[in-house]
Amino acid sequence: MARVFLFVLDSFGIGGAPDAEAFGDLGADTLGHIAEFCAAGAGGRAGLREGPLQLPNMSALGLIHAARLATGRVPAGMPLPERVYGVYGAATEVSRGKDTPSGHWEITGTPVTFDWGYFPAEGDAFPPELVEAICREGGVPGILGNCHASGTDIIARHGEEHMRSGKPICYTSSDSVFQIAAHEQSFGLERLLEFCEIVRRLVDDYNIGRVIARPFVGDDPGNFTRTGNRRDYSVLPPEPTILDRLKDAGRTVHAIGKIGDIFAHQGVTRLTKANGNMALFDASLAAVEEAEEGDLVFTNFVDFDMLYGHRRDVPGYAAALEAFDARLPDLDRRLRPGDMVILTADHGCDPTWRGTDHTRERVPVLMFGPTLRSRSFGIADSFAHIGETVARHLGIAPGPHGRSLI
Ligand SMILES: O=P(O)(O)O[C@H]1O[C@H](CO)[C@@H](O)[C@H]1O
Ligand SMILES: [Mn+2]
Ligand SMILES: [Mn+2]
Repeated sequence: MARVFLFVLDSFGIGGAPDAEAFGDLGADTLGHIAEFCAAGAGGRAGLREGPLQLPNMSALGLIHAARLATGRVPAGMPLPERVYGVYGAATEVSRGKDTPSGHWEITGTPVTFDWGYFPAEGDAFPPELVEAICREGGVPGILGNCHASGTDIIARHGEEHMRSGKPICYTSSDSVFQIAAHEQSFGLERLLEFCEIVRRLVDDYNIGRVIARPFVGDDPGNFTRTGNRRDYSVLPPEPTILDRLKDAGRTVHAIGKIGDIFAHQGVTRLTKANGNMALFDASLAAVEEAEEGDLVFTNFVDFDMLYGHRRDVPGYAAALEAFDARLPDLDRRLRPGDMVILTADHGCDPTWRGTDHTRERVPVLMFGPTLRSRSFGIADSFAHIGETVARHLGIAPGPHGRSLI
């Protein structure tokens, strides 16, 4: 028997997606551009970090080699290690969206081959009949926002009016999302979550992937802050994922962080929430102690994306990568024979790119464990192969969309 620890570094792309141009993302490269900025002295911030990007542990697991496979280039200032200890490669997404559910579902063996609904970037984002239904059924006097926006900008812009008027701040992005920001005290957290459930039902007709509650606190634009009480209301994955397949086989599926929400809780048997990458890492280490043979521990590290990628914060992203990398030896020490760790990502979010949206990129796939022999599998032509690698390692029947990489 064996155990698998599947860690998604949310948005940690490595460039090179063959279809990037169709997304307006030709040349986007989250790792490559962070490394380039750091090597050029533009990735530092006083008191946070300085100098070239240093990821010695992920490099030893094949990260730099995977990046070279993805783009043909070695990230600036990051030496290629002489020895690699992991099974490594890059993976190309086949799903039609570059959003979080598409990426995660494909990683678990289920690519998204249909088109999501999206709201337009020009003019009002939401159709008037939808706004009218939301106000009527949700009992609010109107909405603010009604546009594509960055979540932190829009609460700075509309937060005070929201607190005065009771109108929730509704916005979207190039993803298939309806996001709702509201103040935890003046609007109320419970009320926001109930409101999101109403909106979830109403946007089903528009084929929208997620409604996201974005609660915040503070009393003026200078100190409005989003809290860890974010909640995502996703539609169900289109087919059973490896989570369902493992659950059906009687295994425990530990979902840590956003994973439960991303899968609309399908196939999840144990849920752990934690706020921030380091707390998520702590929770994952606790699961290493608890998980039994045959189990999957599945963690999403959201800070890379939410706090640094979308905010286009290169020093922040670099520091978060370095902090994550520094925790890997502790994880490695706790592994048992037969354990396999997989580090990967769901899409890119290049912090040097125009706008604030995700970027279409390939992702790294770094696999390691006490009994895994080092080698490269090259470029996998779907994230679904990752899920089938998990299935094979845990000894469950193969699925239809991929094949094991080891
Ligand atoms: O700018 P914020 O609110 O972080 O929004 C981002 O978060 C959403 C979900 O990941 C993305 O679609 C993007 O719009
Ligand atoms: Mn994501
Ligand atoms: Mn995101």
